[in-house]
Amino acid sequence: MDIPGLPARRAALRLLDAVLRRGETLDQAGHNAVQGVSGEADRALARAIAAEALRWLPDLDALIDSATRDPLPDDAKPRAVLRLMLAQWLRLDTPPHAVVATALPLLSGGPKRLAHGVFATLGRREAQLPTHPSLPAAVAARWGIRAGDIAAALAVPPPLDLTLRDAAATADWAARLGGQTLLPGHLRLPRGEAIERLAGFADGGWWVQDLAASLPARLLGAPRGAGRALDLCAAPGGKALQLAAAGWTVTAVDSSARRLERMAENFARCGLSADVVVADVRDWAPAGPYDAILLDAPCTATGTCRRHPDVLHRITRGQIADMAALQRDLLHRAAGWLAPGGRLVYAVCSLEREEGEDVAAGLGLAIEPIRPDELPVGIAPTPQGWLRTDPGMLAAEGGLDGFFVARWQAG
Ligand SMILES: C[S@@+](CC[C@H](N)C(=O)[O-])C[C@H]1O[C@@H](n2cnc3c(N)ncnc32)[C@H](O)[C@@H]1O
Repeated sequence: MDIPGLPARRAALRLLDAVLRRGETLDQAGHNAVQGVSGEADRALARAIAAEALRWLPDLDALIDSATRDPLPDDAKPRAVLRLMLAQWLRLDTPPHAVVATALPLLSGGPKRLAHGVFATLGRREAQLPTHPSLPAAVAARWGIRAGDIAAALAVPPPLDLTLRDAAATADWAARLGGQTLLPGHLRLPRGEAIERLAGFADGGWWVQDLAASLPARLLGAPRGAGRALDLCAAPGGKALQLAAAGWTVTAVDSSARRLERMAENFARCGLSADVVVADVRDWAPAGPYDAILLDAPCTATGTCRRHPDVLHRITRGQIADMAALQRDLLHRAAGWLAPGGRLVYAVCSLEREEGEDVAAGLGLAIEPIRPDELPVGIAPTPQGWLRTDPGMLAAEGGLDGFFVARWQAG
């Protein structure tokens, strides 16, 4: 018989291993890792322990190394268990005796005594974490001068952003739900609200969408008359919903039938519609041109690091290069499908220049510069007229995801 709480810690250990050794996302690993953990509260605990360990990994390792004579190998099980122990004690406020009771059964023999000794030493020293997480060195090098601000944003849970179906009703929704609005059609609530219980969820008055993620579709504007919009890589549909709500007749293409099912549920809830195509954009082409095209391309998603701290540890240079090659291919195909005068918006939720600025450069269409008045106060376009956001921006308001967005107009 397992002692209470042990299955959750065992699952957290499996999650950490899946991310750090196999390069899986926490979401991908989640399903298998929490098998055998009964109760949603314990499954959520397993995910929270693993996520906090990943968010603070270099700092937890520095503490562990400060209390061992010889550094433990990076992939040694006692190091993994100690990471989980420290994440619980220092981040989740789990009492040390409960941390010890539920972690040591994961080890046996010498490693068990070692982990106990290191944890006890750090306890006697009243070890603390810095005010914000340190980034892995390779990540800090990639993010350059923005790395410090992005790391500071990682210490704070991101807020809950809603996109409203009817932007004209923003004041009404703010009065009903509270929160802060940073653009018409946007509402920001503190995290922790149970989404399904909020007014307006069931009848589709809004959907959850980070403020930065809402900007690409906004930059296509509203159609003059009956406009046709093509949303490439559309599922699960946050941006397609925006386009439909703005009055576009939407064709939504995605290669994942499973993700398109989620999109269909979202459209049904919001009372909106789109033509849906299950296809790989690399070997699909539309029957005719479109007035507006949105390519929200697959990417490394490093801009979502606040919610998905696994991206701090599993994204390699090779993956970034592979993504950039795919994005370039998709973008150049999409550029050929614009009607005269039509607009093309390219977006990725990546903080990597190779997937953003480098892909957008040299497309051969006229850049339609993004204007400051199209963006939340405090966010400015780049000198090229592109948009680059990161989680360290709008810090006082709660931050926003990292995105790159560019816009062009066909002649
Ligand atoms: C960033 S997500 C899109 C998010 C979506 N636009 C939204 O706002 O909810 C990228 C999507 O690209 C899809 N995808 C990846 N490669 C693709 C390809 N070659 N052709 C079509 N869709 C692809 C994935 O299935 C995924 O749904």
